[in-house]
Amino acid sequence: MSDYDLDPFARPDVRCLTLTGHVGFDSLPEQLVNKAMARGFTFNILCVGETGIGKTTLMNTLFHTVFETEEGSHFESCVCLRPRCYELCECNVRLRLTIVDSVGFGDQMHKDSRPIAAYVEAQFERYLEEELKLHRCLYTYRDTRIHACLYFLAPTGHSLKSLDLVTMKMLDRMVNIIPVIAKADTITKSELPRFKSRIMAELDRNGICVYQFPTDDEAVAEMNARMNAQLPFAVVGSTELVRVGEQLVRARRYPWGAVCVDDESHCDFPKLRDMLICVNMEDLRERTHLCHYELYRRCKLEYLGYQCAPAVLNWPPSPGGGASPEPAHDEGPRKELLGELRRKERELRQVLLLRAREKEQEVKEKERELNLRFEELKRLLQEEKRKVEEKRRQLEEDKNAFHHQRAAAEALQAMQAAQAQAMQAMQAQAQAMQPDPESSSSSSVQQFFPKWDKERKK
Ligand SMILES: Nc1nc2c(ncn2[C@@H]2O[C@H](COP(=O)(O)OP(=O)(O)OP(=O)(O)O)[C@@H](O)[C@H]2O)c(=O)[nH]1
Repeated sequence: MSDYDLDPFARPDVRCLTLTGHVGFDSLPEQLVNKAMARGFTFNILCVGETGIGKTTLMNTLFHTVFETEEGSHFESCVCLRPRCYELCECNVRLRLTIVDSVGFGDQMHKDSRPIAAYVEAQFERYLEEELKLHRCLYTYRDTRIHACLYFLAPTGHSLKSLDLVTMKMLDRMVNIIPVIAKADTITKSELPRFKSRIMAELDRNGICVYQFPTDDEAVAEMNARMNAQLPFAVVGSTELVRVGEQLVRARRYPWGAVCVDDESHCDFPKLRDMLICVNMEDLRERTHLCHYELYRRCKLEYLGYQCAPAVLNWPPSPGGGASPEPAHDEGPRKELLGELRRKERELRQVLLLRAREKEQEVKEKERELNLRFEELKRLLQEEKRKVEEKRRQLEEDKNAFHHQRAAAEALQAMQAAQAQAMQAMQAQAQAMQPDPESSSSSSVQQFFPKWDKERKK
């Protein structure tokens, strides 16, 4: 990179003029700030560390809030990356924060760090896909690329685990790794410097590059350099408010005292917060885009067959070499590669189209089956309804017949009763009319049938 890349105004063909009055472009930074404020900012943190090492607590402590999360289990079937998105606002600055947790990592069963690398890569791939689209919407695109990876080291006081070394080695070209010693209140103050230097030496020996706070900006160079020398930060997390003297402070309480998380003499948490959020957040975002993503993009495009022609690499022409805007490069290979890319894109589209059609067909088939089933059920229901109706009608008829029979039986009974009563009355009357056997019969016979009586006596 030449000096002119860093400062194009230093080129000899650029003339410096003195203004004779106010123009107004000094408001450009303000315009930028206003625009950025309206748009909001995105920051994505990946937390890597074994279950229960204090990731959630540290995130809560860092952002002074309580993020709702699920507690991880030691018995997950695999390592999975769980992103959670939050909207935060501080003094009108909106921050879209994503915290990605590596659930199940480092447990007895899972010594595999590939899912973590795959997740980081997938976010780059997503961004690249958006960039390569004909109609891209990068302005509204939700960037999910990881800007900082907080790597939680167990406070063993010994050397690093091989899993940590392998994982960090795998990730160091993909993300900005910031190693932290978790639960630093469980390690003594005298042990800590030795532990820190052992960790850094091991990282160095294994060629692992962790994020270095930048020292090219004069305003923060000195502070960043000092902080680089104190890596990895030994942090303690807590959101519990404890009364220490006159003040309520965030601390972890013990029978012999309290560890105040915001006190630099107790732990490195304030240093981590300042370095990660207050001073270097923008650098982390920038480095992610300009270094890690750029590397991924280059490798991916090279893999797809896209290569820079040598003449393109020489562009822009060297200073003093004329102001010709036309680069002297051969367009042939570029066109060829572009053609190849377009061909691949077309193929991919075809595959996607086919898959979409297959899926559509499957959905239609399912819909048809469901409709058939529905019709069948409807038919069965109607059949059942008809049967019930038939039974109800039959029952109604039986009921009516029964009522008729009962009424007839009652009438018959009444008639019989009346007849019996009449019979009784007649018998009673007959008895009442009967005389005593001799006199009465003859007198009555004489009275009523004199002739016949005469005859009978003869
Ligand atoms: N001593 C000590 N304990 C801590 C510290 N930070 C968290 N803890 C405790 O460690 C336990 C686990 O903390 P979490 O923050 O849930 O750990 P994690 O890594 O998020 O765990 P998972 O979400 O289940 O994977 C809790 O009981 C915390 O109170 C710390 O700095 N020091």
